[in-house]
Amino acid sequence: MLAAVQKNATRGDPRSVVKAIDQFCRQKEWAMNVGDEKGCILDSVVTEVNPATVLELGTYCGYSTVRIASLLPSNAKLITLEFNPDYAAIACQVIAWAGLEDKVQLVEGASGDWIPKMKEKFGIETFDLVFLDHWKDRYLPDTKLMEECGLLRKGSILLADNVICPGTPDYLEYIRNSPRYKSQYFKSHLEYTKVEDGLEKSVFLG
Ligand SMILES: O=C(NC/C=C/[C@H]1O[C@@H](Sc2ccncc2)[C@H](O)[C@@H]1O)c1cc([N+](=O)[O-])cc(O)c1O
Ligand SMILES: [Mg+2]
Repeated sequence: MLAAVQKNATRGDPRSVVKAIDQFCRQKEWAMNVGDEKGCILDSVVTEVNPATVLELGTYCGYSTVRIASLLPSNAKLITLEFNPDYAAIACQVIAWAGLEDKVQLVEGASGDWIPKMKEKFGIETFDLVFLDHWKDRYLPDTKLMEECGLLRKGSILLADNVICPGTPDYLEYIRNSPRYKSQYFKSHLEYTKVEDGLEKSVFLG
């Protein structure tokens, strides 16, 4: 995938990086990027929220990191957490090829360890937008952890990938029944397939 980006995308042009990855995943080898269809929904939410601070859980190869960072205002900050050092190394190069390294802080480690350190390590008060796309059984515990750490403010947006496939039943049940969130489901398809999947957008009500 990285070779495809370096071969087919233009340095400093995020859209060409996104296009190169989507082409690679459609023509050569499926990969678990959020993809072009759900990616358009992600883009519209990022544009609507126009966030100054963004947290991404699950960088993988940096596809959604590039999509999000390319839409951020100049002073905005995107922190992305990745557990697997091999993925982190690839993502770092993909983000650099897109010319977005100044907007992105890629942190290697587990969300559960880093979420409690966000304030002290990165001077973050609260996140305007959180994109959840990591281990599906971590969505709920990490959401509760963000609440406990005071990282969400009235109006913070959580956007969760794969709420249908592979599915995050405990997270959906919690977020849709909690009086502290207002949720909306964006029906779509699993990246590069015809299988149903979707994004759940939830506003924290404080
Ligand atoms: O499993 C999926 N995603 C898990 C993603 C996990 C990513 O996040 C970290 S884990 C971590 C842990 C803690 N903190 C940070 C990162 C992994 O190293 C990986 O980079 C998935 C699967 C399918 N699918 O069709 O099977 C489709 C998708 O869109 C998916 O996102
Ligand atoms: Mg996903």
